[in-house]
Amino acid sequence: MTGELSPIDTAKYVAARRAADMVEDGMRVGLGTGSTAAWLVRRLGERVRDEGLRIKGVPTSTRTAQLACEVGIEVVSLDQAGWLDLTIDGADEFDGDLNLIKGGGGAHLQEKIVATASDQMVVIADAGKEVETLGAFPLPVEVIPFGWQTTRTLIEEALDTMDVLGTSAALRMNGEAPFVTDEGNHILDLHLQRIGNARQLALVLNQVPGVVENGLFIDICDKVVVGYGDGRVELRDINAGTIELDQLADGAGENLFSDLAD
Ligand SMILES: O=C[C@H](O)[C@H](O)[C@H](O)COP(=O)(O)O
Repeated sequence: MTGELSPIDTAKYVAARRAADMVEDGMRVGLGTGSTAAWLVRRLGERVRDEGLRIKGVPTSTRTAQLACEVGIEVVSLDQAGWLDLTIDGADEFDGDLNLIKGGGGAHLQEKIVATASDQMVVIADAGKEVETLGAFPLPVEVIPFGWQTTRTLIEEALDTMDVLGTSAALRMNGEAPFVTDEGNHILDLHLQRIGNARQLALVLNQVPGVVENGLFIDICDKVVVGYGDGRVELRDINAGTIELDQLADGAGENLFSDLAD
């Protein structure tokens, strides 16, 4: 059961659980997508059930919407919520300025809209997601299906002028067919290796016709809750510019997970 989590899943779990404590009664909360965010949604469901926590959750994907409903969180659309107090989401990479690459699960379009419509965005991540320079993780770019090959050519031409090490854009597949996002689009994964100027790249990519949104989150994230395989949690705060150490539990081991349902 949960006591047998791998070190990476332990790290994701402790980060998610710590971030779930930031959610207060009455909040409107953006619910991220991915394996780390799933721990968060489950934990919030526990708090709803056990503590009577009242929140409205705005999911960033159909997967998250389904899970949130299953665990008893009241789900509303972004338009119903209007503006959010807090969004908590995972990331594929984060750097020292808390800029991110997201979209490994293909959800970065809704995630970026929801995070931008929030007073605060908190990322939850295992420590392996921290990088000095973004770009080792392939950068997802959502493109509309019409003329996607032309869009890819235009992106690769634009990359030639950018401070990146690679310029290839690969169509994400789901088995034999192109991957399709919740919005009915495709994803091009850009293998850049190193992004010298992420802010400039984000702007350039979104100017290519056919591009809907790229997975670079620049100046959107306020805090990163970093989990480690031994149960330690660190908080990176963009405003405080400090690292706070936080010990979630007495240490690693089954006691860490004793509050989780099967
Ligand atoms: O599209 C997916 C999202 O951006 C995820 O938050 C990101 O890929 C991280 O996912 P995970 O927590 O599974 O590593």
